[in-house]
Amino acid sequence: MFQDYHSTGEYSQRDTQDTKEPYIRRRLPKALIIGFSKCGTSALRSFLTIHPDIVAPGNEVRFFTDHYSKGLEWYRHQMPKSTANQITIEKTPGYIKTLETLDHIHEFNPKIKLLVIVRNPVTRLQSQYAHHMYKISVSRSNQSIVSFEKWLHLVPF
Ligand SMILES: Nc1ncnc2c1ncn2[C@@H]1O[C@H](COP(=O)(O)OS(=O)(=O)O)[C@@H](OP(=O)(O)O)[C@H]1O
Repeated sequence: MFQDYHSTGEYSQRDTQDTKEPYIRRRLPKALIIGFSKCGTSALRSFLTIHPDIVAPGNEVRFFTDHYSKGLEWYRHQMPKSTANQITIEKTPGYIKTLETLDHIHEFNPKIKLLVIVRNPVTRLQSQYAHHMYKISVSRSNQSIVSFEKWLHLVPF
């Protein structure tokens, strides 16, 4: 599906070989932070983008999960502008959740670098619970605040 795009677009010779002149444009990611959620993925993105040669969008693009049908040109337009020497990365922790999504990523670029960060599963879950309850408390949802123990039985994993 992506072969034509790659041969004419993102990974063109100009992109990879012409490093003398800065050529500023939006580029597809060469590395993805794919998970796990609540394990410090935002911090990892922030730490990596301190490096001047790494750029990333500030939001979760969710291309391989929610916007796959929009195509690679849409995905590229979500990326910040970069020079040929910079590496674009993207962080969407939900990418690690299903095999279908991982297949999409593999089809996009089988050599892409995947970054996975893990955490003690109990504290990770407590973080997810706190985030979920916070969202309920600030929204007009008719869901109510429940205890951690009750939430464990309600939440879909
Ligand atoms: N450096 C470092 N080390 C350990 N833990 C850290 C670090 N930076 C952020 N955090 C904690 O990671 C939690 C947020 O994770 P994510 O950014 O992956 O959340 S999200 O999935 O993008 O919503 C969130 O956890 P909780 O505070 O327990 O909710 C952050 O505090």
